[in-house]
Amino acid sequence: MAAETTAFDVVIVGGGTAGLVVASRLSEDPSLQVLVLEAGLDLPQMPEQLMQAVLTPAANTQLYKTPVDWDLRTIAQSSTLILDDEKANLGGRELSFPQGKMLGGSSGLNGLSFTASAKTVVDGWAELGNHGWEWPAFSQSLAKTYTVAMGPSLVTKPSNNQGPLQVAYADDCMGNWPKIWADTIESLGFPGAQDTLTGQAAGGLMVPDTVDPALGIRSYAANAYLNPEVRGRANLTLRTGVEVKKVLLKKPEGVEITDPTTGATTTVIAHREVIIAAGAFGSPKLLELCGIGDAGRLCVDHVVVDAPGVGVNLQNHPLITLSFEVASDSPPTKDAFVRAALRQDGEVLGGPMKEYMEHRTGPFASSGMTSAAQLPLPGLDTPEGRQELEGLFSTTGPSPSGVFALTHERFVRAILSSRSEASGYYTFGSAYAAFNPDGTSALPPMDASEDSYITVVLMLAHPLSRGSVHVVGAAAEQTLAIDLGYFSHPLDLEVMARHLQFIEQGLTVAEPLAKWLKPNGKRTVGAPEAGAFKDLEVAKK
Ligand SMILES: Cc1cc2nc3c(=O)[nH]c(=O)nc-3n(C[C@H](O)[C@H](O)[C@H](O)COP(=O)(O)OP(=O)(O)OC[C@H]3O[C@@H](n4cnc5c(N)ncnc54)[C@H](O)[C@@H]3O)c2cc1C
Repeated sequence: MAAETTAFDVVIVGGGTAGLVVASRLSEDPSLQVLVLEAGLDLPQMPEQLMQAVLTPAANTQLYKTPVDWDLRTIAQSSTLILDDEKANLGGRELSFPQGKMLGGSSGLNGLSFTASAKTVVDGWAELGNHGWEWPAFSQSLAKTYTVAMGPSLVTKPSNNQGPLQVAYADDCMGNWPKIWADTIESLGFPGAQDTLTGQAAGGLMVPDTVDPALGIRSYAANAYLNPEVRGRANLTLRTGVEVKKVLLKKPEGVEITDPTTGATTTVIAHREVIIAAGAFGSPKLLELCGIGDAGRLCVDHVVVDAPGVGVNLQNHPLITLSFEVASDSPPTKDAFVRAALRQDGEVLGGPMKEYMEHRTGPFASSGMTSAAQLPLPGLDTPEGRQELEGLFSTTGPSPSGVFALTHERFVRAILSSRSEASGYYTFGSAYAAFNPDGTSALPPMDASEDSYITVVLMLAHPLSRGSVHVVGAAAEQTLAIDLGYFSHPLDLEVMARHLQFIEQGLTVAEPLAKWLKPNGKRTVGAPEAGAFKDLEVAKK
């Protein structure tokens, strides 16, 4: 049977965050026929429960390991950094790695935090060779993406922003715990609660969610950039449930798709462009499957374009959580809500659910992460600390090869030695949160005591370590080998350990946070005992 052939001007592979922005903008031109091919499903095609989990802001972590998650996994993370402790360097663990598989991509399952990078970071991107990405141009483009639909007076200054993404500050973003956090950051000498969208430098942040407050639902690429007007365009075609495995590189260019139910093959010709927007893992995978990649890695007769950059320089922010039990007279935390949600306890959840349905407020209506801080490397504020860090900065790792890597390393080192720029990104939440060794979310302690906690999530803002993502194996059994390479640069571990030490030795002993923490209270299950991080070597493990 002859394969069917269809034709469009532009074929976009991947209907995720980037793919749908491009689809929406290109289809403004009625003379262009645009096709989006997405492996996952659109919201109305999902079972009701899954659809509700995508839309309900507090349910984001329930989406992991469901059909809307590619549910990726890294290879064993041993890394090249040699430490004489098997627990260091992730000890050979394989990490679970969620990625969105739906129309909307990862914007449909992410943590909903709407944060913009600091001005210095954006200018750093431009210096890496991305001319036109300097802060003035970036901030203008950023303003076109969102509308602040709800927020406190601190951040909802009148603006002309009419971008499609709806952004809202949670109703409790100025509540007891966010205020304690902001006041604590201020007592440490930084601004307490800056607006995250203004190019801010080091200090505390108020973080909005990508939520449409009128409906109380997640605002993401599939409902913001594909609003009913855009979906109704005659020149825009959306095909879901189609994973593209072959890009046709010889004329006529296009892609080949196979219907998963009938097995029928269709050739889609792209008169103008094929745009690959399949995400950080899906895009290099597809390129390598088509023979575009490092000739030394790909099977020789399969190489179509020798492009050594494909699949290398993979970078991600390693993160760690530390929870602290709070005093019995502290403001209420969200632990009771979190535990009730895990137990599906209708009695406890009834009130918040009623509030959510009637007013679109309460714990169901937000991600729960409203407060953050970006902080410089601890120690820079004292002469002794600076002296110690000078020695640290001479730490070298794998030699950066090429202009890009050299410029990037110079940029990261400049950030690390600056007292006004941040190397650690801290998120604060008033509930227990932790990870299992394989990177999946850990359950809070569900013992009879039902203690209450706050959690600080620490993320390395500017890792130097680099990993890779490559297709491996023979044709019939090809898999994706994801190596995040966390801590393969020794400076990353030093920086992360110092920030972790600061959480225990600086942040949580500063007022007013310190007074609300239970003396000798419980901490994250399995964490070293209180005071142990005084020893940096403990923090490194
Ligand atoms: C768990 C998690 C939490 C996050 N939290 C936040 C947060 O709170 N704030 C924030 O700003 N960012 C967050 N992010 C990051 C942010 O969501 C991503 O950076 C962004 O969505 C990436 O956009 P993208 O277009 O590159 O990829 P994606 O949005 O992932 O889109 C790629 C799309 O391509 C599709 N695809 C892949 N391969 C194929 C193929 N062969 N054929 C057809 N379709 C294909 C996928 O199904 C997917 O829909 C988070 C990410 C994750 C995974």
